[in-house]
Amino acid sequence: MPNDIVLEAQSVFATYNQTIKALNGVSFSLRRGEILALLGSNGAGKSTTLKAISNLLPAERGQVTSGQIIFEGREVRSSSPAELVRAGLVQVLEGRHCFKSLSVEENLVSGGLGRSSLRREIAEDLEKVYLTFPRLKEKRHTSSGLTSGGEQQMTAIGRALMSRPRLLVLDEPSMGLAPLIIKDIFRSLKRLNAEEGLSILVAEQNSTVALKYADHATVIENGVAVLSGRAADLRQRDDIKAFYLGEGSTLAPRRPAA
Ligand SMILES: Nc1ncnc2c1ncn2[C@@H]1O[C@H](COP(=O)(O)OP(=O)(O)OP(=O)(O)O)[C@@H](O)[C@H]1O
Repeated sequence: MPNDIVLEAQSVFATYNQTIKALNGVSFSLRRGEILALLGSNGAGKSTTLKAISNLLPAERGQVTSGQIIFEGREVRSSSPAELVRAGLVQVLEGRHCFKSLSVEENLVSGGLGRSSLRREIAEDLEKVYLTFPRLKEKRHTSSGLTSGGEQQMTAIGRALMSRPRLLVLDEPSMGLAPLIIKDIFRSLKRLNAEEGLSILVAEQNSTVALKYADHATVIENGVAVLSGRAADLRQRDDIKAFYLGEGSTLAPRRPAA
């Protein structure tokens, strides 16, 4: 695997309950320091792909049946989800999971505990999260359950940042949020990417926003990657627009945009 590739999925097949085929040969690669968007409609296989990457499928009676997923040279199936987090592969699951009865700050701190018990390091990391999401500093003593959906999403991302990821994986961060909040979140992610070189993999149904901030994108349909290319090129493709506006039906596999 070339040195600048952080994550590579090679023809990944996966099933649930040994019968339901969810992935039928997903391939893509993510270069160090880039943002890659995984696009696809409901049920296309985006979440399954992300769970496979963090070795979370067995917890849902799912399994990768063939293919490989390599993160920084290691096959992810040979590590537990917790080991992958310690290795720098950190995922924010769909649905912004926060501990609702804990304060925003307690939620954030919980993300750093597996990595460091040094108060100074945790305090430094907290300040960085607050720089990224200033709203969270204002709400730091509020119970997460009493914050808005956008603030909960920021808390979930902030908690992931507390474990100092090298690859941040996000499942539908825009889900259920207002356009301005979505913009705010994606801008913050883009800044982290540009200033700290953080590699980001983001699954999204909202292709407009994802293609605006991503460098590259891969479209998944029925568990197969049908198209990959530069986000700037895919933004121009009429069939992508038609597909996501619900005017088209399927995307014919075509050669990647130049
Ligand atoms: N835990 C599960 N058990 C059984 N089948 C599942 C499970 N999770 C997903 N599936 C099935 O796997 C396929 C891919 O689903 P997946 O959730 O990966 O799609 P998705 O692109 O993330 O869609 P969404 O945006 O709706 O989450 C679908 O047919 C779905 O019904």
